[in-house]
Amino acid sequence: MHRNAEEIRRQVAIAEEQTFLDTALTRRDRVAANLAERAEQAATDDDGDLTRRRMLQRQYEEIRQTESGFVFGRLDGLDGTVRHIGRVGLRDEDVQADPLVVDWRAPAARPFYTATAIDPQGQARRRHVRTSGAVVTGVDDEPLDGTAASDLVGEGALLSALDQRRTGRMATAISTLQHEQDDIIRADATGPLIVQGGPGTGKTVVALHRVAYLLFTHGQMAEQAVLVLGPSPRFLDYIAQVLPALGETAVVSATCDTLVPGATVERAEDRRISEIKGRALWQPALEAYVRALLPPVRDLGLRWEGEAYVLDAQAVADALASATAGRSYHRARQAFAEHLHQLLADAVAEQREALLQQMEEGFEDILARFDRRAEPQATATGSDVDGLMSDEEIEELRERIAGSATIARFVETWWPTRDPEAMLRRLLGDRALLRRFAPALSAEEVTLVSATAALPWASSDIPLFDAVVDLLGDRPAAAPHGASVAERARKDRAWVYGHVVIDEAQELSDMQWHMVLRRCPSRSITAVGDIDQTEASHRHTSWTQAVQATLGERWTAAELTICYRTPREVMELTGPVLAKAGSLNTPPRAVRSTGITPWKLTVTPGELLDTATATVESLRQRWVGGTVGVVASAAYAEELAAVLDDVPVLTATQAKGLEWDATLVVDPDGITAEPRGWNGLYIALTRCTQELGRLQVAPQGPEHIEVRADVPWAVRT
Ligand SMILES: Nc1ncnc2c1ncn2[C@@H]1O[C@H](COP(=O)(O)OP(=O)(O)OP(=O)(O)O)[C@@H](O)[C@H]1O
Repeated sequence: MHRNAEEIRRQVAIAEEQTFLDTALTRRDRVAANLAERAEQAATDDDGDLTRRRMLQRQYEEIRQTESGFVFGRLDGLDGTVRHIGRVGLRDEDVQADPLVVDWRAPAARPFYTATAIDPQGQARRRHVRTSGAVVTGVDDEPLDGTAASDLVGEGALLSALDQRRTGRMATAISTLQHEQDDIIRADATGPLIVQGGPGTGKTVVALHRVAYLLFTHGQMAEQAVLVLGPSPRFLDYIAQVLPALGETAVVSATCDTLVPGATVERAEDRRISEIKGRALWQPALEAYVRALLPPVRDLGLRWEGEAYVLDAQAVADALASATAGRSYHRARQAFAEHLHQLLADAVAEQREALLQQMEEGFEDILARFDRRAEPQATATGSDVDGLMSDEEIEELRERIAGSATIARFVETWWPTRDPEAMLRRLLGDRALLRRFAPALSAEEVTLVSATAALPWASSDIPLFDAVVDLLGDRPAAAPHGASVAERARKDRAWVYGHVVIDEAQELSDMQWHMVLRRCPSRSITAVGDIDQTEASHRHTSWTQAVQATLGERWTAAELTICYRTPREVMELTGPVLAKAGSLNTPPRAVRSTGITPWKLTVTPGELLDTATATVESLRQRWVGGTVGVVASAAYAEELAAVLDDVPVLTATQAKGLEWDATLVVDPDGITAEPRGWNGLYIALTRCTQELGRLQVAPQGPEHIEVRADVPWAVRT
């Protein structure tokens, strides 16, 4: 009886939401058609405002992306008001009325993510609406009167989302964002925000939804674009559809290796050298090195129209000081050349004046000899001779000097154009220069670094190269007119972004941080990461250390504490691993339990490939419609990849940020033996959403295989 009443209530709620969704979709289609028409009109209107055109296009794209989950939530206020929450906001025909659908990023939607029984924020109930296309398939109601005992927001909807099979592509989470995530997504963006969170706590989710929130809230950011930095191309591919699905196009995604146009990583660097090259000392070293390339102060002798002129050292020093202040090498040269043109024009004018004065005096002497009665008039000098250059004439002369190829050649010889790659290679390859400009390096470190000077670029060279390019100040040609903001930003090395989001930020070296700051001088940065997953060659073990050299004390910390991905059964294994990794953090609290005990098999090296093949096949059958991933020690990764088709076989470093329904970790001991190996094992163990298997490789043979009846391949015959 009770169940029947409950079912009837549910059906009524579904019908009610279906009626609303029908109305909203009809209105959406009308708005989309109208936007398309206006955008098309604006595109053909040559005099139209470009910003407005882009805005219309963006709004249209955004509304077009809302095929699934257009409306996903509803808030019922204590005062009887009803608000529906959706992917984009939608106004009724009557623009004075309350919005038909509230955009999830709008302040009015906030209680949907943060209202609790303790702090209901004026709300009586939160409802999650599940849809499939245009059909409402279910509702989850959560009264905010204290009768629901969970600290999760919309627990039913969340757990059902988390239990979905993984497709290999990250999905949006706007309907189930949690309170602590929402706080970070909507946090102030005026300075650097660093978010620490264990594996699966939704750092990537938060980072990407924050981009969408910021672009929605701060219109000018869309004009400047947002940069999303991830750890690997595979990771960027994994997250690629999230922002477009949220309607965002003003976003450039890159890794630190692909950020600099024209520079490509072609080799792996020795870990020790990579650590040395990542140190903060290179920034001042490179600045001093490029400063030393500036021409020396001295008298400058020039020729103009057959006459010789000398600009004295003091005038040259003044011009140099004013030209170089705050400017890169090549820009300073440009500014100096302008000073030089003026100085030369003035010198020519002065010389001409002096010449005329001499001529006049000579003329007066001659006249005086003819007419002894005429006394020379001191006041008559100069004024009665037409020959002094007017301001206009001097300006015309300056322009001729500025356009002169001879003068340009002179400047080029005295202050030559420098190629950033050649300059960096020269520094890296010259021990004397290294000792002079990077005195903090030991003799051994100088030798190690200089041995790499002629090699193709490694990852740790890119930030050094970027710094030299920046200090020399070359700008690539502007992107073609009409290209999108993201396209223009991607091609322009000197682009300044409105905001930068860094995922797996714990991996960044000091020099990579500098590379980020150059692109975002406003320091509007969100960096998410897990210091316990650090594998990079730098030696930082806390966020304070990681950003000391670049951000100093001026950053805000936030934390994510709940693990959404990894089941409780797996997280329980990670305590000792974290301790071995030297972690100071509390592991995140897992919200899910799958009831599947992680299992372990021990094999000999000779058995490994066959067992791995059989195991992966079984996992694939168990997780039909989902994904399986293999994380192996570097010692076995290549061999395994050659025999395991259709499943990713990655090292712990490569698996960073990724997830699968089932993960097979091969040779965990081998992983721990790698540099920062306990951190690597922590990454490997926490990639699965459902099942974790481990294949231990024992050279002496498996004496104690754990036999499990429900895992057939674990039984040895
Ligand atoms: N609020 C949420 N609603 C639905 N799914 C969520 C939510 N938060 C996180 N998830 C899911 O949990 C999983 C882990 O999230 P995410 O990859 O963002 O974690 P992470 O902290 O970046 O992990 P790692 O440090 O391992 O890279 C993903 O599948 C993500 O979609």
